[in-house]
Amino acid sequence: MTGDQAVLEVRDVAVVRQGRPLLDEIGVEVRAGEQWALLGPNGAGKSTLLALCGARLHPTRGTVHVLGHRLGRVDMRWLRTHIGHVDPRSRIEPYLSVRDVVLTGLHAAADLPKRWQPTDAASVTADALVGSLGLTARADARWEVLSQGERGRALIARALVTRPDLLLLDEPTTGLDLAAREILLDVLGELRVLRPELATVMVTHHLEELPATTTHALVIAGGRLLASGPVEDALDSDVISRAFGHPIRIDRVNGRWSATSAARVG
Ligand SMILES: Nc1ncnc2c1ncn2[C@@H]1O[C@H](COP(=O)(O)OP(=O)(O)OP(=O)(O)O)[C@@H](O)[C@H]1O
Repeated sequence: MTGDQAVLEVRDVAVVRQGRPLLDEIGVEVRAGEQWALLGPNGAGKSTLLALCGARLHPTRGTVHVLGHRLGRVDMRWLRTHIGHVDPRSRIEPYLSVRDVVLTGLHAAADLPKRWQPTDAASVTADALVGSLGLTARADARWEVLSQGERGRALIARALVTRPDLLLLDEPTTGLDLAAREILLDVLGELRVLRPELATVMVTHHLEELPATTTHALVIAGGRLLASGPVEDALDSDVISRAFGHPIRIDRVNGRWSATSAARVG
């Protein structure tokens, strides 16, 4: 990938299944250092779009370039090794320590290969990430005893261990209580300092879950684009009301968003 190339370039994309478009006429360009939010109601097509971005799916029509490589003309498995993916539903072997969970990111697997030993450089990277994610005191704790919040942070460290240029987050705050959610959002904000060139795309249904550092947003509903661009331009009450099919008022205080129903009761 060259310096001025987009990290992600989706052009006029459709994904069709059983004759039905799950996505249609979707376009977006994500550049290094941008933090995107991908918003929309249930069934909008967010996971389908994220699968395209993560080189896990080909478009039916249109073109997708990920890290400068066009899907369909590149080894998808190789490309995926350059993309970090945080999915709270990832399967992880319960007996692995936090440090080993992070190292599984090098193999994109639920477990470490038998008799495999990390290089010194890999160990140093994993320990540094464990520290950056605030998990040093839990580095030897087993996955099965971690809290949901600790798991969320371990999964981010795991996704970063290959030093990807693109990080995809699929509803990373799922199942977290308020404090754990806020800690995770702080961590995502700190990525701007830790890895300033890293581009991120985070799927969520909830505006409250957008880190204050979010730079851009893309809103879809029914597989179609409703808004896309810098977050201040893309998000407003009208767009969110149309996306979710309900009158909603959105507000922003200290960089964080909130949403409330604007429907009259009674
Ligand atoms: N392989 C498939 N074949 C047919 N339909 C599919 C397939 N995958 C997804 N769909 C449908 O496509 C639509 C979009 O699904 P997708 O999972 O991308 O939405 P989403 O925005 O991520 O939803 P949610 O917020 O509920 O996770 C849904 O109606 C879903 O049922």
